[in-house]
Amino acid sequence: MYVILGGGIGGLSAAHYLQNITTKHITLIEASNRLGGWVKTTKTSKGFIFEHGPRTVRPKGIAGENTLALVEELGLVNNVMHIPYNHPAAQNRFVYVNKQLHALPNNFRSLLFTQPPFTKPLISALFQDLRTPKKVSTDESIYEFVKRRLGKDIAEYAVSPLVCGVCAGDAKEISVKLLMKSLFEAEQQYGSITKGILMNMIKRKPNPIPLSKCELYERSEKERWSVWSLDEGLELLPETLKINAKRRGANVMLNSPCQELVFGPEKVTVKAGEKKLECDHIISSLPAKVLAPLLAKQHPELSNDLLSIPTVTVAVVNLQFKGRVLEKDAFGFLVPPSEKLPILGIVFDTCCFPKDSNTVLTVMMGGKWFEELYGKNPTPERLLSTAMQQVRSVLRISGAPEEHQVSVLRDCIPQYVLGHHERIERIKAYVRQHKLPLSFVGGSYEGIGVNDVILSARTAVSNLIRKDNS
Ligand SMILES: Cc1cc2nc3c(=O)[nH]c(=O)nc-3n(C[C@H](O)[C@H](O)[C@H](O)COP(=O)(O)OP(=O)(O)OC[C@H]3O[C@@H](n4cnc5c(N)ncnc54)[C@H](O)[C@@H]3O)c2cc1C
Ligand SMILES: C=Cc1c2[nH]c(c1C)Cc1[nH]c(c(CCC(=O)O)c1C)Cc1[nH]c(c(C)c1CCC(=O)O)Cc1[nH]c(c(C)c1C=C)C2
Repeated sequence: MYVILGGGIGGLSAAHYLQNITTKHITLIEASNRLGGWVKTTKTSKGFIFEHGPRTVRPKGIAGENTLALVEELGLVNNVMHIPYNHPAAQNRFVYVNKQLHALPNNFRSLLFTQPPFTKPLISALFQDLRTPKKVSTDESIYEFVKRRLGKDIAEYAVSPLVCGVCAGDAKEISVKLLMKSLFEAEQQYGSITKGILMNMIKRKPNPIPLSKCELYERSEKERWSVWSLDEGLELLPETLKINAKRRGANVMLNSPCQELVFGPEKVTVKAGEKKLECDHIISSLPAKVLAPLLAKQHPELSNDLLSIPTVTVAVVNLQFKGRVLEKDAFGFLVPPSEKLPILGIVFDTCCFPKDSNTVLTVMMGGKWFEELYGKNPTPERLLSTAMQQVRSVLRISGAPEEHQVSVLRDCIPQYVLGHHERIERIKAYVRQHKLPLSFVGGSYEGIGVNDVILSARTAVSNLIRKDNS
């Protein structure tokens, strides 16, 4: 029997891939009263979609193709909505600096001229990169790397907000190997980012996981999708996975937080609530910090490494206004941490997917700075009023929202801080050396987006089946 810990998109995808290739019994253990984890959608009384977690997914790359293949397999093709690359929501991303919204450069022409908040034409960063000598390094913060190679402006006004818009974290602490792995490797291999990019364009890497032909992916390439979502909201994906998993015989246990794992010579004992289950292999899709104490007694060294993958809390305020109240069409805007504003950014949801000429916005707040800004337990009223103040002053929206929802997503985004890559290698080596029947899935390890998590599930399952068959 296989036990999957956690019923977010990672755990549900693991169940799906296991059920595709084995008839062994599967039990999925979930602490809360619902499946889906951070993928959570609410339909408001007026029929608007409020996404509390992810809202769009990238189609590109192996991980993007893999998710589209899953969507196709689940029969959700007709539910997919996409944004083409030339749509304003794909082209326009703003940063809020010095009390103004500035468009981030999105074409070659905009690199040639000085565009605020930048103090030089961005093309000069390219010359700085070519002039800067290579620094041999095993890791560096994303901020330091970009400042050293491309200049402070780009580190401050482009990359720091981008890090907020992806992991709600501080670019001065996040490893360059997260968002800019290929750029880091470019410097190490070829001496500069520019040379590395050119070389990689010449030498295209083969796809390490062969995927069967996916028509939806081919469509996304032909129609040049920038991102996609689902018409009922992204929660339709875990919802469909859940229905399929149950239909194919998985035992799903809700309200059952796993409390301990005991590794015996033959089997693993899983303690969850009042129950004790014995299984051959565990697939954990729990956040690393949650998994750590479950195996601390038998494996303190592994537990310590898992425990040192930090997370941050994000407050999400969804707002719906009557009519079109935005002056600009864009994906949204981000705030560089140096601006010291109490929000990370705002997504213009209805610019991506319009709905009856109304406006839906999502204000994201806190992240790395959550406690410093709001204390441990801010009230929903305080979060809403802070979000509304920013909506009024930055977006100049004066009216009150027709509907709103405030959620605090505790410990929702893992932070790949300096040394993360080495820590993950140590964790994997420990499991190999101790021959533990344990696989890791989810955002804590090798990619925080929906695509990465789904691919991590697929990879874990194919490695496990390969091992079982050998
Ligand atoms: C605000 C926000 C915005 C995001 N936006 C995007 C986006 O636009 N695009 C994108 O690609 N990605 C986005 N992401 C990332 C994406 O949501 C995550 O990658 C993904 O949902 C993580 O899934 P998971 O299954 O790994 O983890 P989780 O969703 O955390 O699932 C883990 C599950 O384990 C359960 N659990 C916890 N403890 C126990 C226990 N002891 N026993 C049993 N079960 C337990 C939890 O209840 C949960 O259901 C966003 C994330 C957040 C928070
Ligand atoms: C302001 C806070 C946040 C916004 N989104 C997130 C936070 C913390 C979370 C998030 N956004 C993305 C991912 C997935 C990353 C991946 O590996 O696929 C996560 C976890 C997607 C994303 N959002 C932005 C970018 C540039 C990306 C990367 C991929 C893409 O191009 O879509 C930018 C962005 N995020 C937010 C805003 C307001 C914003 C830009 C204006 C909200």
